[in-house]
Amino acid sequence: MTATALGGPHQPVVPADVPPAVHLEDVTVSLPRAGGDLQILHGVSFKVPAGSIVALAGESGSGKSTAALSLMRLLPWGARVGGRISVGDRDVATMSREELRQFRASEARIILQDPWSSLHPMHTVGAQLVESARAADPSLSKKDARALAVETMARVRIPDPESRLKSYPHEMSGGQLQRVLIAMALVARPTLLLCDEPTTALDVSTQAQILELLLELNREMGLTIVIATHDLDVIAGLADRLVVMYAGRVVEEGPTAEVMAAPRHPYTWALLQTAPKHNNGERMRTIEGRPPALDALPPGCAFADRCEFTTNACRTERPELLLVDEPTRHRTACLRVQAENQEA
Ligand SMILES: Nc1ncnc2c1ncn2[C@@H]1O[C@H](COP(=O)(O)OP(=O)(O)OP(=O)(O)O)[C@@H](O)[C@H]1O
Repeated sequence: MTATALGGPHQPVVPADVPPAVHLEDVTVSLPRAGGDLQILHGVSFKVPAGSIVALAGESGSGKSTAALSLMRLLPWGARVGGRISVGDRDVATMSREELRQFRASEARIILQDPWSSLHPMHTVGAQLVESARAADPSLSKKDARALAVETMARVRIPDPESRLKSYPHEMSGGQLQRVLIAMALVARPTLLLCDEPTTALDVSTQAQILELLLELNREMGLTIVIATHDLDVIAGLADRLVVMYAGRVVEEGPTAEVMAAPRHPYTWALLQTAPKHNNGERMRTIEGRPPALDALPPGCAFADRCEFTTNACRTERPELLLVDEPTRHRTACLRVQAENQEA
């Protein structure tokens, strides 16, 4: 384990005012369906400071994968996207097909939950690494791409990389395959790595090793990482900033250590109660009730029905995501917290 041991105390190393590598501004996503579009994201805004790790967290269905995938325009066919999504100084919405292909091949890469289905079963790992490197940089010779593949396999700590290049995916374990996928992303020399539930399919000790590797790549190579996960224990030792989503909206956002130590939104507090490590291994509690259906969101706060602090205003007035702490840019969307802040 590194000095910032996963699960241990974690100090953000990237201040909130670093220029963003990724910026979502009032992003909406709707999917077509019979009887009218279904709106999945409602005005999602957050920044990912360059060189930081930002985690998107929330229960299943909160919209974290949709928000992450929207960064690469990897949404289901027919999806309508509003607002603005920038990666670096580029507007993702206006990229041509060719620009988007190149962007996905090199600048921004993605790691998905299930490593088995992300690799071609009939091609060797080496062939897939070489192809990934040359898709990002067509001027690279096969020999140089192979050398880069060996170097990168060693970088992600796959033992005996030369001979492992000849392996087929079914000859490797889930943890090794996830390392291969990370290597496939790295040979493209990306600036942004998106991870959608990257450890959910792995056993606990392999999970920790993959998270440690991601942390190392971020700290040593300055790779910007966005990770979507339902598991707050995964985030604790890893992410600089945490974006908590509920029913397609951001309800709280701020430095991970601060949000976890002193959550301001009742939903974040409840979500933290479900994380075993955060609660010193105590039996996991679930949040009572269910999130509202996306096609029947209430007019006020979407968490009102499950919140013990709900007032009449919460049922009629939709809380905006407002700053509760200026220096750390900690924001929350809760009327009660905002009222308390005004009184203070
Ligand atoms: N292709 C689709 N067609 C219809 N509904 C979809 C589609 N993709 C996502 N949704 C709906 O959008 C909502 C948000 O999904 P999303 O996958 O972004 O959430 P999530 O927080 O990542 O949850 P999970 O961890 O379960 O993936 C869910 O209610 C989901 O059912």
